[in-house]
Amino acid sequence: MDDLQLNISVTKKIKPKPGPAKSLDEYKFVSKPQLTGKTLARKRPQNLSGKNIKLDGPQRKFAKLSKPEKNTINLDARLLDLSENKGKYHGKDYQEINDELQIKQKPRSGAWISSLFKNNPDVPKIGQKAVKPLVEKVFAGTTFADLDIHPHSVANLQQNLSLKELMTVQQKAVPVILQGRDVLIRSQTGSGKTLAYALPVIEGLQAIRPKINRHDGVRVVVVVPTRELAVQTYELFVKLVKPFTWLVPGLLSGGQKRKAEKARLRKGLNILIGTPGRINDHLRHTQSLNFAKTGCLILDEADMLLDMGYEIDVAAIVKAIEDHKKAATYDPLALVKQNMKQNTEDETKDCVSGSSVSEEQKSDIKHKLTEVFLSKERQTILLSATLTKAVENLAGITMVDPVFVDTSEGRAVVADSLKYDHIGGKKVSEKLNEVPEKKCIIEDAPMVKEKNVNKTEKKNNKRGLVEFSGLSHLDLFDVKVKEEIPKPVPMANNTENSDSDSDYDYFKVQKQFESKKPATEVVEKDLEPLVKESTFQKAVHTALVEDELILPESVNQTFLIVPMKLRLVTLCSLIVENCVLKKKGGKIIVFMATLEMVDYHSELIETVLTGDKVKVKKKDAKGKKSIDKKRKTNKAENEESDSDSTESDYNIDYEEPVEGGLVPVNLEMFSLHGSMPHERRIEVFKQFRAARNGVLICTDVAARGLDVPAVDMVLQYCAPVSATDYVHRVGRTGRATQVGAAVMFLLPSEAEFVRHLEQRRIRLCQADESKALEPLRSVAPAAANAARAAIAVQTRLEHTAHSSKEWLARASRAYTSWVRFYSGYPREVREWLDARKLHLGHAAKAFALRDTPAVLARRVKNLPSVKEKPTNRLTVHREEEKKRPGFPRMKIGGYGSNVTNKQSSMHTASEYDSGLPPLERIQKQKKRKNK
Ligand SMILES: Nc1ncnc2c1ncn2[C@@H]1O[C@H](COP(=O)(O)OP(=O)(O)OP(=O)(O)O)[C@@H](O)[C@H]1O
Repeated sequence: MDDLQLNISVTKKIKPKPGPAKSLDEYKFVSKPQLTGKTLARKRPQNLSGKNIKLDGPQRKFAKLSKPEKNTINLDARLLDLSENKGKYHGKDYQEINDELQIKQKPRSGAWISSLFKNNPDVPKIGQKAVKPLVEKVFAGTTFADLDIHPHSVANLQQNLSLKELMTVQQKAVPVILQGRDVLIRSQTGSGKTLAYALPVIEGLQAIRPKINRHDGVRVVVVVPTRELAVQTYELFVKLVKPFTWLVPGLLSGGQKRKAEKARLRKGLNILIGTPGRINDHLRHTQSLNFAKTGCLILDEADMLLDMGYEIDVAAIVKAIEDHKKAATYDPLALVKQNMKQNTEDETKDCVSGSSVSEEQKSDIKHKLTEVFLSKERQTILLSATLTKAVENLAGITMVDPVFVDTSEGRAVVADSLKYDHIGGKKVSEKLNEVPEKKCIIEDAPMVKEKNVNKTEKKNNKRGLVEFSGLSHLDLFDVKVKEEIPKPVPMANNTENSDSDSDYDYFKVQKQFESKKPATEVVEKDLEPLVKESTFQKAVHTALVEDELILPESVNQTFLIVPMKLRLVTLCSLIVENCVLKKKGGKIIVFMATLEMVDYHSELIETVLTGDKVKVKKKDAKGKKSIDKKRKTNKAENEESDSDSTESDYNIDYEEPVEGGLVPVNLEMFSLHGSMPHERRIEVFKQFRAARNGVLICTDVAARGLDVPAVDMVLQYCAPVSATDYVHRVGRTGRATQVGAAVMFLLPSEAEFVRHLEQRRIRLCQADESKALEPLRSVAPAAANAARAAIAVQTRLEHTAHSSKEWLARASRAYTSWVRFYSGYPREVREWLDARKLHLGHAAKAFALRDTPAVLARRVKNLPSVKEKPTNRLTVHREEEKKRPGFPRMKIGGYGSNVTNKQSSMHTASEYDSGLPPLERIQKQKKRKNK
């Protein structure tokens, strides 16, 4: 490949003839049509002679890159020359070869050397381990008519949503939710979880008589982690309530005008869907928001809600519901009565629970859920495709007698916390895998403590629970067998730090503990008394301990090992292959690490591939002023360094971008990240959802819950921060059994990251990197092979990135943000994603930059800060707490975890900034230390 280090920028006629027509078909990978200015970055002195050469003929938009004219010295000819004269150049260094070519081929222009294929590390071949992925049966084989729901709902689903057959999670979860039970649901991505909770909740609400109206207060609260997911969920509720016009859903998703939202709340709504920060914000500022009548709390993507640092907001919402309900139940007369007359236990129970369901009403009620809505109780539903210890803790704290619904094959369970079992025999998982699914009636195990029985009975009575038919692993155990006892994982009130790092360590240790357990220990355990655990606890523990992840079977998962310098062109190649060369077009989601990367790459690729000039915001003109101002004030401190770096970095002449795009079709590019203005964010999401083809470049803000139809491919340009994130990213394709593809880019140094995923039962195979650049030949037909086409495309990308100060600033920012992000990967993946193994010079190439890392870092340092305040995180800030002393203070880490954990900081990093604390803060810290 080394023979491909070429000067490729001279591609023009020897004798330019006047007249516009002739240049039309000219091969478009030309150097700048006109050189202006003094120097180019890395331009060599002997190339300056060509600086006044002009190209004739108009530039063409979406120029067809057909074969060049015969009398032109084109890239191809020059490459050919080089390959034919390989021997001649043997022993000469790269610079000499280039010089010779420059001299030989006149006229010369400002040229630089593309070293795209030089010094790249070898691509390792990673053998595939025999991993048997965990699978899930998506469709249940029964219909919505089989559920005990209103016929209007069934008809509505069929007519307006074209849904007839039930998905497995819906089949299992709907009956349990209709019973008013608290439920923890784990099911793979795209398996219909939203409908699984929305349908029964509406069923429960519509049955309330007399009919409720919008002024009746918030009956259901749905909390989701992102605005897009909030909008999507709200839209589904709007569709589902069509037959029941008296039910009003409402959206509070942040980023919108608070005034409008306040007005909406004042007008009244029954189903509130929102992001935790914004709901909490209204709890503090909007009097009309009251949860006194809230009978159902749903936390979708529960693990992410806790991971993202929304934990305090979630805790505040739970507390607000409890407080509002308590306040509404407060009845001094009843209390006096209770104290004075010592009411019977039943009366007391009625008073405390505040049940307001009359006997007459009860007889009409079909589902227990409706009764819950009429009482002072609350149902809690937690959902996610992935479980964490923090979710288990949350379940322990917020739920009463919960049921666990897990739909993965081999262990599909509906595990009831009201049912107890001894832990005995083999590991729970082994048992579950051994025995096929079967229907069962759950019965209490005989050795349940007296106290537990009473509690269970009480709760049963309270809610009038009936046994539900479903699947449980309870009956898979022979309770009399007394064998090895897995170390129980504590449930509620766990004070352990639940951040992802500690979770991981915890599980790792636990796994090691189990695998290394000596035989003698088992014997010893035999002597211990039987430990009792509810089937719920057992099932959740099993799921957590085994720590395996489920992905849709319909997704073909591959990874592509790409040397750093080739990453950008390989990305372009995949986009061309999937969105341009396919007749039908295609839809791709590309995940990147930081918002700077998202902005820069989407604009760069759009400009180069489609020829649509993206107006890069001229922040830097303004910024320079602010730098100057700053410089004046800090003159004494920074005089020398500032002036040096800024001047030298900006004293270059920018290259004129080449007009016209490389692809003839209209390729739509979209970008999405957490710092975009709300309207734009929602608009992008809706546009991409409606688009037939296009590329969405985004941060992990789009990784959760988003349901975009017909996404052909998910491309992870930057490796995810955890295996869980991998699952959610991939889950954007292959939804509801659709076929999809997932590709993950890895550097040669990152290759072993695959092993980490395999440990979690994720099976990926290696894609052939030698063919990855092939599609680029279609946009550069004059190139003799894929590598040459790649060089040409890279040149074009670099031209654009160096075409103005704004472009260069963006590119440099994106680069540094990525470097910072990379060094912040969490501990559990740092072994494979190690910043010390990065070649920062090669990385610059992947950002179409030509400067050294030191120059780039200096440039970014002198750029004005563009750090925008996060717009979608109206979380409970400590300052706000101080300002509003009346509001109940939530203890940070109230659910047994530290809010500012590594995982959350990574999420925040990828969303809102570059991943490192602002420079000022570091300087302050240093100063403090020095003092
Ligand atoms: N019974 C059904 N039959 C066919 N399609 C369905 C059914 N139920 C839901 N869907 C569709 O499946 C897709 C995925 O649903 P949904 O977004 O609820 O999945 P999810 O499990 O919440 O995914 P994630 O974990 O990614 O949030 C949606 O497009 C939805 O319309």
